[in-house]
Amino acid sequence: MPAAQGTFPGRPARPAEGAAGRLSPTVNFALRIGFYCVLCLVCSALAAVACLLVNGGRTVKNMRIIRAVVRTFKYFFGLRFEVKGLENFKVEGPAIIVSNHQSVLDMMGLMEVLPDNCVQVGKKELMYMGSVGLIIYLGGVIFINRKSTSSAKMVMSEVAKTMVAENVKVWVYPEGTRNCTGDLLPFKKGAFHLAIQAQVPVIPVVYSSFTSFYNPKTKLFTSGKIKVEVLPPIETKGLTPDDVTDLTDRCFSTMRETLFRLSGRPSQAKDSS
Ligand SMILES: CCCCCCCCCCCCCCCC(=O)SCCNC(=O)CCNC(=O)[C@H](O)C(C)(C)COP(=O)(O)OP(=O)(O)OC[C@H]1O[C@@H](n2cnc3c(N)ncnc32)[C@H](O)[C@@H]1OP(=O)(O)O
Ligand SMILES: CCCCCCCC/C=C\CCCCCCCC(=O)OC[C@@H](O)COP(=O)(O)O
Repeated sequence: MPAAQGTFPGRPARPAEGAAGRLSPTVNFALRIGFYCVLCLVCSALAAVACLLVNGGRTVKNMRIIRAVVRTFKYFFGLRFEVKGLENFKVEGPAIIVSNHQSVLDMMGLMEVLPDNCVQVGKKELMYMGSVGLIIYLGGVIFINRKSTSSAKMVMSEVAKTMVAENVKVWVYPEGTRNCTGDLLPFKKGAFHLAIQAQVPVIPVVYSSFTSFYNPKTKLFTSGKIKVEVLPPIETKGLTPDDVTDLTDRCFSTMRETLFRLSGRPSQAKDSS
């Protein structure tokens, strides 16, 4: 399906434009997001059957099936990914991967680079999204209750043990919520506690800002290019809980600098927000 383009304020619809060309940005946005949700729901139901038939239940191996399906979604929305640094995922053994989180569309960027044997940490509410909840469950996503620090901490410390025992990488969105402002929110510390508890490296992944083609506030959603950079692993061997804040700050600065560079944002803007 070609990427539907809205008619934006200030530009009259041309006679050659079809019905999609005359749609207001709001309708265009709603249609495209609606289509994305339907695509996720339908593909999740089909992928769930495939996961059950091939792997028999909840396992990280299902992520290969989910990844293969989601990687086709970009063509429906005219999105292109330019990926650098994939070799940085080739660390021996488990690792914590941290990345910026802008939108529900991030699932496409996630699957574009997702290494094998990698599960994500997600909010528990995702489980109740029908077939999408089912596929996320089958893929082995670790569910946390963000409203209860103590229960989230308990889940994370269990993960610290199992990820090492089972040689699994864990993908965390350290902002803890979606943020499509072109900047980073302050990082939560769970991912960094986890990395230090498990004594595994942190691998930052940065996606360029979506704001040039996607903005829910202004109802913008067109085709676009997303630059992705997998940064070199940051070692945590020998670090203790006292080092969590330093590690968090270090990852935050590196990722923010990379985000601005990839998004073509002038460096003097770094300090302004
Ligand atoms: C086929 C079609 C498919 C369709 C499609 C499929 C897609 C298939 C992929 C799905 C993919 C899903 C993707 C989901 C994406 C999200 O759901 S993002 C939202 C959920 N994820 C997160 O929230 C992760 C990030 N959050 C954290 O890490 C947070 O720290 C926690 C663990 C939730 C705790 O929350 P908090 O209490 O608000 O956070 P924070 O202020 O950091 O911590 C409070 C205190 O506890 C301490 N603390 C935190 N964690 C710990 C810890 N582990 N140990 C000890 N102390 C700790 C902190 O140090 C802090 O203490 P101080 O240092 O201030 O003294
Ligand atoms: C029977 C129930 C039917 C429910 C229908 C639900 C329809 C939604 C269908 C598809 C949407 C595709 C979503 C793919 C997964 C997105 C993961 C995600 O991006 O979650 C947001 C979470 O990181 C942070 O949440 P907040 O920004 O704090 O909020």
